[in-house]
Amino acid sequence: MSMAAYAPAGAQRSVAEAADRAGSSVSFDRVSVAYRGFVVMKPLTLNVEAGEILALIGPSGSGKTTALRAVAGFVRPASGRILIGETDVTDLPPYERGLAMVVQNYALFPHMRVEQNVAFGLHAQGAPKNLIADRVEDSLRIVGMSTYAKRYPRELSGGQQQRVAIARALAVRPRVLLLDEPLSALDAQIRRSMVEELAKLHRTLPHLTVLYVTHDQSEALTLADKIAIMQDGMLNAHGPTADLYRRPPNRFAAEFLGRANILPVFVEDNGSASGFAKVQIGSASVLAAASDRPNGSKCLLCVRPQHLALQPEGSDVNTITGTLKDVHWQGELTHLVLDVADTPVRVVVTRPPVLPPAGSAMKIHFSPSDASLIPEDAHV
Ligand SMILES: Nc1ncnc2c1ncn2[C@@H]1O[C@H](COP(=O)(O)OP(=O)(O)OP(=O)(O)O)[C@@H](O)[C@H]1O
Repeated sequence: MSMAAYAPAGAQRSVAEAADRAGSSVSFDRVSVAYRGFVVMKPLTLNVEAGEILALIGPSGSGKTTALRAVAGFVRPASGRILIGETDVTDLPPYERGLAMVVQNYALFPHMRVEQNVAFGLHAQGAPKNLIADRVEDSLRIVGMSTYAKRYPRELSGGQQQRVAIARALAVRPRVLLLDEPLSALDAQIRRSMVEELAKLHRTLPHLTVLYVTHDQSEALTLADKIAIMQDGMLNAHGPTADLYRRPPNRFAAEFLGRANILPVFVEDNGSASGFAKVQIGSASVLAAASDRPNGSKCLLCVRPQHLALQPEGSDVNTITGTLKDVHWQGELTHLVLDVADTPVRVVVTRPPVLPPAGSAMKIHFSPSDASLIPEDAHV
């Protein structure tokens, strides 16, 4: 099934009338899922606020789609409850949950014109003709497809078909929109522009709660208010997008959200008094964001490649020294790989100066607020 939640004709608790936006939060309360007795999602507790875009990210098989299917009502939790707004929907069928779902392969009805596709769910609900016409027009306008109303899906590009699939989902006025890798069948360039369009769409519909499953961290970073990272059927990390990116709680989260330099350090002072921790990397002492790592312990310092900069001559503020190993020019960006106390460190710069030969010592620095301390082990 490509899109969930078309209420059958006559369904009284109609999806389309679920206009109480305060009721569009989604709560997982210790929800676990098992397939044939095998637990694939361990008890998950997670709240998605009304109007929020939550990206669920994680490696293949980590349980992202399972979490979404549990909300949609396609899979019954082995334990726990799911709430949409104040309503416990755990035992409700999909069409009574007030949501719509869009998956990767659009799955428009090939024999129907765009406008008929978009109207499909409303017809199924037995909505009056004039309401259907208004909703179809409105939904197609929101996704920028008004001029394609009379076309058949085969006459549209992949990106256009996916926009129609989204319009079809929006036409039933869901409280919650579930998107399962909606862009992954599209090529990279269209994907980038569709991500921006989805962000725009959410600005048009700020009350719509969106759960967005992707394995693409850049889509998640661009779109989501908050990110939940799944690992092996468990929630590894959850938080506001920028916070999670700048201050990941563990190595897995740090590396899943983008490139990260992870350096073993010794905590001289965790900064509980000053706000900045003081740590030792090799023989250098540098500052990072304060942390609850105990003084005298070992841990890891995490800093993104673009937050490292080449130290200007004569300055020594928050500096570490490394040996230049490699330079990779990538057009817009240049990646420098250094060895710092036996750990490879990547520095990304837009305009590299004239660089010394490989093997030369180079000084790099970072702002303490761009560096965080994380535990040595992989989990929180
Ligand atoms: N219908 C099913 N029957 C049995 N096992 C299933 C079923 N659907 C999923 N699984 C298993 O549940 C686990 C989680 O799958 P899920 O599809 O939620 O992962 P995912 O994070 O969405 O992965 P992907 O990014 O590859 O889509 C996997 O180990 C998968 O093999």
